[in-house]
Amino acid sequence: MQNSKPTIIAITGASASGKSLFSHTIYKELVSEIGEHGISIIKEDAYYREQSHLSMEQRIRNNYDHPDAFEHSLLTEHLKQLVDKKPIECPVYCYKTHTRTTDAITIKPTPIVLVEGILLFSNPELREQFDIKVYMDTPLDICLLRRIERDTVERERTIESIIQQYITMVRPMYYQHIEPAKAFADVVITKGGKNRMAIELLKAKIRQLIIS
Ligand SMILES: Nc1ncnc2c1ncn2[C@@H]1O[C@H](COP(=O)(O)OP(=O)(O)O)[C@@H](O)[C@H]1O
Ligand SMILES: Nc1ccn([C@@H]2O[C@H](COP(=O)(O)O)[C@@H](O)[C@H]2O)c(=O)n1
Repeated sequence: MQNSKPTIIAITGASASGKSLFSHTIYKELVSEIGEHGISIIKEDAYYREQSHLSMEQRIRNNYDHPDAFEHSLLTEHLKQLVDKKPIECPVYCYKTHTRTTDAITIKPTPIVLVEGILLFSNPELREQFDIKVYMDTPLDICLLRRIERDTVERERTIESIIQQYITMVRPMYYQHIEPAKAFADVVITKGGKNRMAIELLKAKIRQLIIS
């Protein structure tokens, strides 16, 4: 596969549907077989817009579940660079300050690139970059319970703020922009980020791509 075009695999679905767990499990298990030069992983969240010019009140009020919250043009550009076998400087996002940090992570081109995020299929030019499109179809009530657990612990949010954001933005944007994008998926995965059969099937496909 050394001389062929890298394969870009998108994993999308609702917030807390298990995208991150699913893609990191595949990454971790394959990186031990094929090494870091074989596979890389990118989060769409890293491409949330830079907001250091806004006050904290303005940042908190922002709708992070609308496609405009992301700099999809930069993510598209970066994926094209990786396909051209050039390294990228991936931004680093902070959920506490609601903006990018001053750091960046260098990601070298690899034959397999996993990309995970909620709105990967919302932008036609970005969508075109993906060779395999996966949708995590986890029931929304389960996503909400997992989001509450995760965001109170990992993102330092209060229950009140999670509920308010969920009712006003997360849920409506899911029905407007995320759920309809399931139609673009090649593969739809049930049972969330621990679906072992789905993990093994995708790993098998990736191994086949690597040796072909
Ligand atoms: N099948 C599952 N069973 C139990 N917990 C899960 C499962 N899938 C995901 N989780 C947990 O739910 C939370 C949200 O999952 P995550 O992968 O971060 O979702 P996403 O990346 O889609 O926002 C995490 O704490 C994760 O460990
Ligand atoms: N400053 C921010 C940025 C994003 N969010 C929420 O994150 C969700 C997307 O990330 P997942 O890991 O859950 O897929 C999205 O639903 C945003 O509401 C946020 O709360 N604050």
